[in-house]
Amino acid sequence: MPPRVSPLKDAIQHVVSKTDKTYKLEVKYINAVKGRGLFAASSICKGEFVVEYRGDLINDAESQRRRSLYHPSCVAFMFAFKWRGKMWCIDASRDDGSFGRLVNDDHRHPNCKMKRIDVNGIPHLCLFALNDIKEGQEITYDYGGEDCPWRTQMTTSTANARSADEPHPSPQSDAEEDDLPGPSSTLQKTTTSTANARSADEPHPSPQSDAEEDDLPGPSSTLQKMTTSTANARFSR
Ligand SMILES: C[S@@+](CC[C@H](N)C(=O)[O-])C[C@H]1O[C@@H](n2cnc3c(N)ncnc32)[C@H](O)[C@@H]1O
Repeated sequence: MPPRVSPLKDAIQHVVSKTDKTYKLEVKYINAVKGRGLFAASSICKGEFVVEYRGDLINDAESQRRRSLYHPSCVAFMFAFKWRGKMWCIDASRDDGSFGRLVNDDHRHPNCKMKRIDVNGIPHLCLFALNDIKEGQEITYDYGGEDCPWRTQMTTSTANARSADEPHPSPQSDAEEDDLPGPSSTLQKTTTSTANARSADEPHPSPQSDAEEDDLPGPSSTLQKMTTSTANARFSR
């Protein structure tokens, strides 16, 4: 078992090392509709960092270019989000063996939530557990938006199987959230309240305000910083 660290530090460590929690997550084939999914191989605690949605960080222009070229099955892996007033995208269409790209949508009872954390000025999308997750449970989050085709299909084919009074996910405050286009051109939710964190081996980075964050150089000039061991992270909730 790795040492217990805060969820944010845990996320930063996995972001920087580009690793997944292979000791507590496993990929399983579900069915022909859903394809594969990510499952808890051991219990996960509420609040815990689960997995990063890893892929290429690209700007909006490049995202549009790729969308026009890609097959829809690849577009489904493009997660668009707003950062520093502009649209960006994590393109996870290439199967690099990472786990985050395999997490499926559940808008009714998601057990994880996508949050943006900035590490050395670079945004990363990470899933954190909304509640305790038992061994064997599928890891899910709410992709957001209204147009996920499988939701419509479920509504028409299995609506009667679900009770009319089934609870909806708790309303999420617009004030605290960006509703962002995500995989499958649906709106994807990340969260935006902030906390500052530092990795164990870094002295004491000064807190960053939104204004300061907007003044930072863009990804093309700061991506190389990701190779350093220090992390100055903003935590979006
Ligand atoms: C980011 S991928 C998730 C991994 C995917 N299941 C796979 O095997 O590659 C998103 C795609 O998974 C499928 N998917 C995700 N959530 C689903 C759900 N709740 N029901 C059916 N299909 C789902 C859809 O095909 C969607 O375009």
